[in-house]
Amino acid sequence: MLGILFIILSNIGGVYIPILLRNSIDELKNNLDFNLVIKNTILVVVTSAVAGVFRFMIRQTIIVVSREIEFDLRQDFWQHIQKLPLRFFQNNSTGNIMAHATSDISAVRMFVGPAVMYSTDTGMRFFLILPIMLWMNTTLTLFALLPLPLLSFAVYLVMKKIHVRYTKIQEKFSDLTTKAQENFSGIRVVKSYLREDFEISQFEKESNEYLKRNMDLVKVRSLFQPIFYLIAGLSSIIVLWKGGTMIMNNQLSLGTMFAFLTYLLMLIWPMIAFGWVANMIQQADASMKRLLKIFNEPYEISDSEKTDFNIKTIDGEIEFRNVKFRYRENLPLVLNDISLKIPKGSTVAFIGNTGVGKTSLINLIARLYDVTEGEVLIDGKNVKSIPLEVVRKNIGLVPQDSFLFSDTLANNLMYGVSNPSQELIDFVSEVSQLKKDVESFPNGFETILGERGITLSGGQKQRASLARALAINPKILILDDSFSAVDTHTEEEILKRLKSFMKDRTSIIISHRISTVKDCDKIFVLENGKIAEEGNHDELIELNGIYADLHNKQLLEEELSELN
Ligand SMILES: Nc1ncnc2c1ncn2[C@@H]1O[C@H](COP(=O)(O)OP(=O)(O)OP(=O)(O)O)[C@@H](O)[C@H]1O
Repeated sequence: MLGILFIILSNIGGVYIPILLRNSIDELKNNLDFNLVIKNTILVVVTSAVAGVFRFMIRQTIIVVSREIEFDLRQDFWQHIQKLPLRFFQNNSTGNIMAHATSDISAVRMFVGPAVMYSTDTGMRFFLILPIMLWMNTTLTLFALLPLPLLSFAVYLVMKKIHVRYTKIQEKFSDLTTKAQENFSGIRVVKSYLREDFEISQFEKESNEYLKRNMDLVKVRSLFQPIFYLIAGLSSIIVLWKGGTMIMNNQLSLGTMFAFLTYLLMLIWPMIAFGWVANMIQQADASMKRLLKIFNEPYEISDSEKTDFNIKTIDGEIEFRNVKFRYRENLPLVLNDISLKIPKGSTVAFIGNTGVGKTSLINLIARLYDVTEGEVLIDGKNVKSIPLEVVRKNIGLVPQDSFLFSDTLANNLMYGVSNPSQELIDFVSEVSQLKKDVESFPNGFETILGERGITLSGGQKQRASLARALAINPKILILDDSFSAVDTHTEEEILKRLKSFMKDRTSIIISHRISTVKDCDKIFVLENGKIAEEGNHDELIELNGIYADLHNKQLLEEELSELN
């Protein structure tokens, strides 16, 4: 509001200057007095200075606010993104999300800042200049404004074209960022398969298309300025011709003609800005629509009216009741009628062929996904009725592909902990058998991992990931094939230590190795989305089914490797 007030004030000053010039010229024509020259010069300078100060204030208000709005929008976007379900990230590429977070937010900022500023300025100038011109000479004003309808039509046509082309550019920009991001993540595959040249040509293809789409926009955009200058030029010619004739016929003073031409000059920039602003509005509109699509994405998995906020913690008993689950409506069921019970404090395992649904099953406990049918219960209560924060705070999930941030090892281990301590770091790295490795790191626990530091081996990553889960002191620990990159000896050591740590807590282990799961209280064998066998190791061997078969195969493999 202040900015708009400053626009009005600065325009009042600016618009007054040609009136001063007109008066000076007309006065000086009749009476060439030096004092009059000085007086008018001072008046023009002072008016310009005042208008200039207000112009400075306009930027200090409107542009500053637009930056603050941009900040808010970016924060809102980030907060929203953080709460979106896993499903969203699996259906949208990182590049696409990045494009929204950068260029779309900038385009919206251009609207709330420069576009608001220039459109108000332009409107205000027209609003002030037009009555003055009409008051000075109605006929000449009407002649000067004759080309205006042409202008509106041209703007309308060009704006429509810009909108379509800009949307296409943004879409391609998303593709381009996705391509780059995927390439960086998969650089090891690219290099080992010697696909650099292929990747270069693929990127060139995308990049060329992006260039082409930009060129299409440039073509339309470059039409803008010539059109505006042409129309402005037309107006000036009309004023010169008509005004000149009127002066010759003594119907107009030289000062008024001069003021008219100055006003026309003052209107040229707003007219150009008008086109520019129209352009910005179109781009912001396209960008805001893209952003709104993300803002309207539902949280899906969040607390609801069913949530009982009196629940502050969990004990760790888990039950699946007739659970069916599919990833999307048109996809087949991954889990089909699963019913099972995991008593508090027990250690159970899930085993089965790859792709059988083990990860999908455990993801339902921490509500990374919600069931399609049936219910998952913790302590006898539907998991949906327990506050999401309580559920996740008490579940230590060690995912299949361990991920560590580019930060110190200590910060990575303490990621889920609100008050970290060296004792805790020592303790969890002892249990997860990471301590020995840390001794060889350049700065111990303060060693930076990732981009700016060292890269851990697969097994070290898995153990760091386990230590991070243990640090939150979970009631339920879920290990999703977490020892696949750890040798069997270290694995045994970890399991031994975990046993005392996990006393009274519930542990769920997913593994392909019989040696990992054989000591569990209960083992569930999954097949075709159902539980095919369940029992402890001895019972399952006795059953002589899938588990026993797997056991025999792995025994045979072991014997063969010993022979070798
Ligand atoms: N986000 C997803 N969207 C669609 N389908 C998925 C998704 N994640 C997994 N699937 C499919 O669900 C099935 C079960 O996958 P899941 O990861 O649960 O298997 P798994 O038993 O843990 O396998 P593995 O032992 O190889 O880790 C697979 O057929 C897989 O293709």
